[in-house]
Amino acid sequence: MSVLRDNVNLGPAELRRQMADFVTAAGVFNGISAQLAERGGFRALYLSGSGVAGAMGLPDLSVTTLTELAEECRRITSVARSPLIVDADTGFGEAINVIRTVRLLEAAGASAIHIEDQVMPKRCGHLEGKKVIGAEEMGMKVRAAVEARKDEDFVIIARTDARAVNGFQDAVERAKFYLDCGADMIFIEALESEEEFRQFAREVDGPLLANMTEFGKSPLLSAQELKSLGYRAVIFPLTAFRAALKAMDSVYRDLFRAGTQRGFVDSLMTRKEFYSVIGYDQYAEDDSGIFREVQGMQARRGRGLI
Ligand SMILES: C[C@](O)(C(=O)O)[C@H](CC(=O)O)C(=O)O
Ligand SMILES: [Mg+2]
Repeated sequence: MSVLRDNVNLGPAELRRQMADFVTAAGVFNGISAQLAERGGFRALYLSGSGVAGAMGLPDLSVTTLTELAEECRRITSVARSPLIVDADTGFGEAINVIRTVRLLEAAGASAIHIEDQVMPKRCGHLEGKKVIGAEEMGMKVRAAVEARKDEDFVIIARTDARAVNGFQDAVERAKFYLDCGADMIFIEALESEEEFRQFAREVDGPLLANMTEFGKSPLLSAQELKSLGYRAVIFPLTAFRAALKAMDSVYRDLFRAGTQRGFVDSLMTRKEFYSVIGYDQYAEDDSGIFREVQGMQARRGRGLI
């Protein structure tokens, strides 16, 4: 194993391969969380917009920039092999802006993006008070995204937030229209019951993605359940993020209170384990491999061989 040789993101072709069956994507928010998700068994990753903002201590209200998102995307895809689905919110503007959004995220190693039909500033799809743009305006964004991708395998996911705003039927109509406009997959946001998930899959004939975020409007269905309802993908956007927040919250409190970590060292990931997650030894091996190569070159030059 070499980081230099083997740590290559598999990209859109691998995501398409998984999409033919079912994609189970773990929500991640930086490089180390992506590596931990892969260690846990995941072979597809999801870069949550709320996670990106949250990790910066910011709300999920369109306050983070495309540059920041692309940077995070690049950081993840350069240390993880699994294809990454990226939450591009509203596409960072109108159709014309979506073109640049797709170019930058594709160049940053994303395998898919989703753009949504909310009015800016967008909010979490499971909160009250959302507004949606017209279907036609969103159709233009979808079309722009499709036209802008370089790799045909790059997956364009259209998200509709219309269920909570205009009702179930409008969400169905929009999904069909976004598929007509060229979307490869529909992200149906904030359905409210298992029955709605079933009904939506019956009415919309195309690849569907379900969002299993916690503390929202949707029931927490399993990957297996969603697959049997006819879905092609599931994301668990913030599960690990929320777990990390809870763990950090308690560790800071305990540490501050006790003034030492002696009482809970056993609950920490060891140096050895952490190094194994990030492939520390492989970096060191690559480095000494390069050193040996250069030493060899120098020796050959010394002997007049080169
Ligand atoms: C999927 C989502 O877009 C995200 O940014 O992760 C959020 C998740 C959340 O806020 O719970 C959303 O559903 O809007
Ligand atoms: Mg989001």
